[in-house]
Amino acid sequence: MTAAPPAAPNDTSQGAHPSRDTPTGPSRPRSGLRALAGHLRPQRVRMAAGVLLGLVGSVMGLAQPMVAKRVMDGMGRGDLAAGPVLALSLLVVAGGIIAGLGHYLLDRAAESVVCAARRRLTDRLLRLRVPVVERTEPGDLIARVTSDTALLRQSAPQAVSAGVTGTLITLATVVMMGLLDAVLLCVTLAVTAFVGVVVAVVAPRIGRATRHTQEAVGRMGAALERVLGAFRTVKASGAERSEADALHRAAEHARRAGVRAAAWDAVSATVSAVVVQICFLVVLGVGGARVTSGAIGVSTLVAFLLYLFALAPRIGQLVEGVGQLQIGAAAAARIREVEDLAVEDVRAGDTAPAAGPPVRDPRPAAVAFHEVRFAYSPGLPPVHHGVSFAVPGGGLTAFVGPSGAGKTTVFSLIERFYEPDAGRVLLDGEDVRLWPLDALRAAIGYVEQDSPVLAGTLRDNLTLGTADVTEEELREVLRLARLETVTDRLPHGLDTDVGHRGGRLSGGERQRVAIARALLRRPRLLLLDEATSQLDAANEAALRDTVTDAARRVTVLAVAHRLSTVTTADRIVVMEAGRVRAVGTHAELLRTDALYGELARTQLMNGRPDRRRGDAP
Ligand SMILES: Nc1ncnc2c1ncn2[C@@H]1O[C@H](COP(=O)(O)OP(=O)(O)OP(=O)(O)O)[C@@H](O)[C@H]1O
Repeated sequence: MTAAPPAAPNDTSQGAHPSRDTPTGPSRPRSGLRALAGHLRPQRVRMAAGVLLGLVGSVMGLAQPMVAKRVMDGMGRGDLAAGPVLALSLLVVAGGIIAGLGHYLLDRAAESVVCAARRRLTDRLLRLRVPVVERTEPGDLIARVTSDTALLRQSAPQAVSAGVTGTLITLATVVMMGLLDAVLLCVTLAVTAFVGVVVAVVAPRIGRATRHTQEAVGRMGAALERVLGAFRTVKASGAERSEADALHRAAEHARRAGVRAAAWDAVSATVSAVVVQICFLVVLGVGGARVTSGAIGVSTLVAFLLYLFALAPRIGQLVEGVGQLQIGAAAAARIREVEDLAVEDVRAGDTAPAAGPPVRDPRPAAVAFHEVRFAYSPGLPPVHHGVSFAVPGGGLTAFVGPSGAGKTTVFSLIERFYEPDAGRVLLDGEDVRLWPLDALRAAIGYVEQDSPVLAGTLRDNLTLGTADVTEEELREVLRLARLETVTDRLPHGLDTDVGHRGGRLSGGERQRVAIARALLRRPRLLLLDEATSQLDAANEAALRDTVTDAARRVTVLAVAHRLSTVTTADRIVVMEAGRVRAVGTHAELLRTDALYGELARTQLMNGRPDRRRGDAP
C-alpha cells in the first residue's frame, strides 16, 4: 500500500510563534517581558501570597513603634501592664515569621519558575529536529538551559515582589503627601518624573547588555564543548593555547557586556539618588516659601519632608526592580528562542490514523525509495538526485559506492531525520512521513557510522530506549555481538562506567556495543553503517554470521566496506554521486558494472572505504 505524501508535516512547532531553525534571532525587549510573564504566570498564586505576607509583615513592623511607645508611656507612669508587653512580643515574633514565610514563598516560586523552564526546555531539546540541532551550537544550548534559566531565579519573583510592594507603599505615601499639601506634591512629582525618564532610557540598555553577556556565556559554552569534545585531538595538535585564547575572548566579551550592564545600573541608581536629593532641596525651598507666605504651617512641611524621606528608598527599590526585570526579560527572550525552534512531530502525518502505542509487527520490513531528491539545506548542492530502489522484507542488502555517494543519507531519510525535497521513502509501502514517528523508529535498529556510545554504564548503553529487556535477552545479545569477553574483563561487568562518549572502550568494542544495542530493540529493519569497520578479522567474521542470521528474521541494510559482507549479500545497491547506478548480486555486478568491479578490486578488498574518491556530486 502506498499513500499520498501529506501536506508539509515537517514543521510542527507548537504555539503562536513561528518556529525557527537557529536560536539566534533578535528579540525585542517587550517580547522578553511577555515571555518572562509567561514563566511567572503559573506561580502567580504563590507569588501573590508571598507578596501579601511580605506586606502584612511590613505593616506589623510599622505598628511596632506605636506599641513600643505605649509600653514606654505606661512604664513612665509606673504602670507595667502585661498586655502591651505581650502584644509587642507577639507583634515582633509574628511579624518576623510572616515576613519570613512571605520570603520563603517567593523563593519557592522562583525555584519552581526555574525548574519548570528547565523541564520545558529539556523536553523541547530532545524533540528538536535533527537539522535544527546540526545548525546550533550544543554549548550555547546548554548555556540557555542552565545559565539563562538561573537568571530567571535571580531576577523574577523577588523583583516582582519588590515592584509590587514598592509601588503600593509609594502610592500610599504619595496619597498622604497629597493630603498634606497638593502644591508640594506637584513639585515632588515634577522633579521625580525625571527618574522615570532615566529609567525608561536606561532599562532597555540593561536588558541589551545582559543579553550580550548571556550570548558571550553561550559562546564560551560552545567553545568549551568544542575543546572537551575533541580533547585528545586538541592536545595532540598542540592547540591548547589557541583554544584557550578563544575561550578567553568569550570570557572577555562576557566581562565587557557585564560591566556595561553594571554601568547602566549605576547610572540609573545615581541619577535616582541625585534626583531625590534635588527634590529635597526644591521641596525645602518651595515649602519654606509657602510657610513664609502662610499657605502651610511648619509642621506640615516637616511631615511632608518625613514622607519624602520614607519615599526615597522606595524609589530606589523600584528602579532596581525595573533593572532586574530587564535581566529576567533578556534571559526569557533567549529561552524563548529555543522554545521556538522546530520540533519533530511524534504523531503521524495528516492522513494517518491516530497514533497509538506502536504495534509490534514481527514481519521484516520492506523498504523502497521512489525518485528521492534531497539537499541537506536549501543553499547546499543536492545529495540525492532521484534515488530509486526497492528492497523486499528480509535478507541482506549491501550499499556500496564511493565516499560521498549518499549512502548514509539513505539511512538518515529512512529514520526520518530529514525529509526528501521530492519523491518518497516507503517502509512497508507507506510513506515514512505518514508513520507515527515513535512507531517508525521502534521498527528500526540503527548502528551509525561512528557507533556513538553515551556516558554511563555498559548496561545503560545497551538498554538505551529499550526498557523491557530481560537479563536473558541481554546475555543472548552480548553473545551475538561478541561482547561476553569484554564484560568479563570489565571490573563491574555490565555496570562498569564506560566514560564520556564511551572513551574507556576501544573503537571495535564501541561498534559491538552499538550492534548489541540495535539488536536488543528487536527491530524489523536493521541499518548498519560501516558497523564492523573497526573489528579484527575474527570478530568481523563472527559478527558477519550474526548479521547473516539476523537477515533471516529482519531486513538488513548495510553500508558495506568489505568484500566478505558484499559477497554474502542477497543484493547490492551501487551508488554513485547521489544516484543508484546498479542493483544486483556480486557475480552479476562484476559482469555488468565497471564501477562495482573497480570498487571490488580496491575499496572492498582493503576493507575500508576509499576516501580518495570523495567526489561529492
Ligand atoms: N549533515 C549534513 N549536512 C550537510 N551535508 C552533509 C551532511 N551529511 C552529509 N553531507 C554531505 O552529503 C554528501 C553525502 O554524504 P553521505 O554521508 O550520505 O555519503 P556516504 O556515501 O555515506 O559517504 P561515506 O562512505 O564517506 O560515509 C556528502 O557530500 C556530505 O558532505
